[in-house]
Amino acid sequence: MSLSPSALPFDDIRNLVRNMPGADEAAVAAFRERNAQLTKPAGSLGRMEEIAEWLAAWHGPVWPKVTRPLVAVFAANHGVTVKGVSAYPSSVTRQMVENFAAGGAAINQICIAYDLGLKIFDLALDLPTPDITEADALEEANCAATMAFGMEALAGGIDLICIGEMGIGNTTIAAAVLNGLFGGEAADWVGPGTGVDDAGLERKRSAVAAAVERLSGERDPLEVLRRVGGREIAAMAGVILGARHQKVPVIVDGYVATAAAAVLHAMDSRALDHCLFGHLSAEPAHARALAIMEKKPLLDFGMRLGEGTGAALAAGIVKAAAQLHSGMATFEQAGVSGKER
Ligand SMILES: Cc1cc2ncn([C@H]3O[C@H](COP(=O)(O)O)[C@@H](O)[C@H]3O)c2cc1C
Ligand SMILES: O=C(O)c1cccnc1
Repeated sequence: MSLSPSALPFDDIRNLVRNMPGADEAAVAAFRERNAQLTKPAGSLGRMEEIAEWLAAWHGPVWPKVTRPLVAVFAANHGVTVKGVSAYPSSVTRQMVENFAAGGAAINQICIAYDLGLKIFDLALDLPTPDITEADALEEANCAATMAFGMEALAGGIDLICIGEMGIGNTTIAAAVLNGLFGGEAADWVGPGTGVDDAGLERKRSAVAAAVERLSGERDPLEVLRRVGGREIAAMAGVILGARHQKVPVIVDGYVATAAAAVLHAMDSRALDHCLFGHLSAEPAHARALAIMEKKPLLDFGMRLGEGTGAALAAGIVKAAAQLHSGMATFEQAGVSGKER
């Protein structure tokens, strides 16, 4: 993507959305032909077969393979935390980034268990974006540049990417973005996040209502992102869009990552066809967002952490789906008799 100084930066993003490649139909046809010959009753691997077909559709080769999976975690800070919207202080964002580097966080363990790469992107943690109840989070050029920066996560031949985040206060940011994009009341979109009490929940509701009020009905998805979003949400939206162009299948994590995906969905409902939603977060409004976008999450384990943990767990299943399809013998190869009636 070129960010020429004369063009409006959001125009570059809009062009990328307008020119999204579709699924690889030839790869899907080849996938189906081979899948029909594998040593199992037709359809007996259920959703695993759908997942393998999805991989074939979005990264092309006849036999879906996952050789370089990555979890990308985008970290940012948010001025809205002054409104008391999180159970934890903002300083935890940086402390957790250090914990990721030291290998002590939850996401590190899932990456070890499933052999996934992990990269952490620190998005100006010293410069929290302004409190969205009072001012826009980002300037247009900055928002577009952060989206472009997110695409950096795809460097180095990654062939499956899990999208995660770390940012104290960002369930409030995600709620504001989703409320701005999809409407409804602030209360429809707020939940406990890290575990706020009832008074904290009320502060979150007021903050989201005030932020959305400031939008004065603006529904342009990139404007919603810029005005009531944050850096990690912008970077996650950018990497999801970049992945589409680079033919890298995406696994989206929970509520916060879904808010980033929703920005693209609101621009074009086909924009998430290369994405799988790893899990249903226990954050209550995640189900609402997924229902609006007609997406069916893979796992439902009552998790509500973020960091890409739900996406990374799902990546283990996706890796297994790819291995099943590429590794199984055909009836002919194995000398197993086919169906009689
Ligand atoms: C120790 C710790 C580790 C985390 N890892 C992810 N989050 C998650 O919680 C935050 C969002 O919740 P809220 O909007 O309530 O602040 C994000 O950083 C998210 O990634 C964490 C939160 C904490 C406290
Ligand atoms: O589902 C999520 O993304 C989530 C839920 C709670 C806290 N942080 C993230």
